[in-house]
Amino acid sequence: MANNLTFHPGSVSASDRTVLLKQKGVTIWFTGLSASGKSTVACALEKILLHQGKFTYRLDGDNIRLGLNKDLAFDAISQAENVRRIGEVAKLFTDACCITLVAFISPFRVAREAVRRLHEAAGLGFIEVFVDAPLSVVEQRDPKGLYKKVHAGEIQDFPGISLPYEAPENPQVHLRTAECNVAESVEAITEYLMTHHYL
Ligand SMILES: Nc1ncnc2c1ncn2[C@@H]1O[C@H](COP(=O)(O)OS(=O)(=O)O)[C@@H](OP(=O)(O)O)[C@H]1O
Ligand SMILES: Nc1ncnc2c1ncn2[C@@H]1O[C@H](COP(=O)(O)OP(=O)(O)O)[C@@H](O)[C@H]1O
Repeated sequence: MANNLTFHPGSVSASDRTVLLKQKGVTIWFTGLSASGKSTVACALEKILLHQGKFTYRLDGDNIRLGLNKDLAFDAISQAENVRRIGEVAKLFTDACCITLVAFISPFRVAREAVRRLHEAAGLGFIEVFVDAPLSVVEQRDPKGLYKKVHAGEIQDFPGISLPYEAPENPQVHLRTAECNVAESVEAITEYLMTHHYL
């Protein structure tokens, strides 16, 4: 086999796959309050990576909450299960050498840390990106009118208001989206990826 690859019967190792596809997978996990900018930044990053010819895919509410996890509600137990399942899916994408962009509120530290351990146990990269904006700012943005509904009592179990949002203590990348624009946020992440040899 070319490229110094050693194929063992029955399976392809993660390192062989990385060499063949010329790309190391990594999960980039965006966490933050609703309207903090997770989807906006993840979409912008996805476009840049695709233009660089990278294999990337974004997991967010549209393709997970409406499909795989459509049986889940928003109470604390469901939000933790949501994150557990997304973590398993992200691990598979990343094992397949994808730069996997994951954008969910994911409010509980222990659930996010479990996903990190899941990746690390499999020798896979996991980058936590804290998309940080004060409650006063996200309530002002309110692009989907959700905060308005929360205050009107139409939505319960909302992280940051009626459920805790547990901010990361040691995120690999900390974006303050009330102070920096989308391009600056994307640059901070790509710089981290380059420094750590993912790009
Ligand atoms: N009660 C309640 N709590 C939280 N979120 C709610 C709720 N009701 C609806 N939504 C909408 O669902 C999106 C959050 O889903 P997530 O899967 O990201 O949340 S979580 O990780 O399970 O906490 C969230 O998306 P974003 O605003 O993009 O973060 C909301 O649009
Ligand atoms: N610096 C910024 N970074 C990201 N989004 C921003 C920024 N400034 C304003 N916004 C706006 O805030 C909103 C964030 O919404 P969204 O990306 O859907 O958040 P989330 O996915 O965290 O719920 C969008 O309307 C976006 O245009």
